[in-house]
Amino acid sequence: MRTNLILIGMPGSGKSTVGVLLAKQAAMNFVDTDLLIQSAEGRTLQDIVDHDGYDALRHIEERVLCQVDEHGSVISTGGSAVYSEKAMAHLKQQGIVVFLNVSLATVKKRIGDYSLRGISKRPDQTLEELFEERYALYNRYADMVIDCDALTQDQACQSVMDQLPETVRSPEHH
Ligand SMILES: Nc1ncnc2c1ncn2[C@@H]1O[C@H](COP(=O)(O)OP(=O)(O)O)[C@@H](O)[C@H]1O
Ligand SMILES: O=C(O)C1=C[C@@H](OP(=O)(O)O)[C@@H](O)[C@H](O)C1
Ligand SMILES: [Mg+2]
Repeated sequence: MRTNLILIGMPGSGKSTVGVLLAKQAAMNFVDTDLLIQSAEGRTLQDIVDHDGYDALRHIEERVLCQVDEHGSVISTGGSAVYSEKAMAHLKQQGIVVFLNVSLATVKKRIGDYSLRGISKRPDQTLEELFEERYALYNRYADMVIDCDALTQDQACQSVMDQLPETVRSPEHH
């Protein structure tokens, strides 16, 4: 049964903050896979990227995502989760995937200096190129797309709530 709600999208799209609001409102648990990675590794994401590179983070992320075994939880992923087909197939079995869609301008506004945010980006890639590549991947895995550019966090939360399928909304299924 797909009882979880899995949030995907660019860094700054609101996965972590809107995820908490959703969990509160829907009486679900909350898991942020970035925090699972950090506790599995005993170091920050920024540390992983700085010392081992963007590719190491993607491998660790794939391993951690494939170990997720949740029921009735909001699961906020990191922006790079969609690089693993295996991890996304695993997550999709467990829940409804919601793409929080924001424009590149909004990403830039919200994340500030991305070099300080541990983004898993090839060094030769511009943020524009990364955005294009990711946009296709987020759409590929999404069961639901929420356009968040003009929404506050509360409105984004409400918009997801309004469109949630019964399997996720009904606590008796969890
Ligand atoms: N709808 C929104 N409107 C304004 N600011 C937002 C919105 N959603 C998120 N933010 C802000 O953007 C930043 C990144 O949000 P976060 O939830 O950490 O995104 P993600 O987990 O997708 O990277 C935070 O400072 C957050 O408060
Ligand atoms: O998009 C990315 O490459 C990343 C996004 C981060 O999570 P958020 O999307 O929650 O910021 C985190 O997983 C890591 O620093 C890599
Ligand atoms: Mg986050």
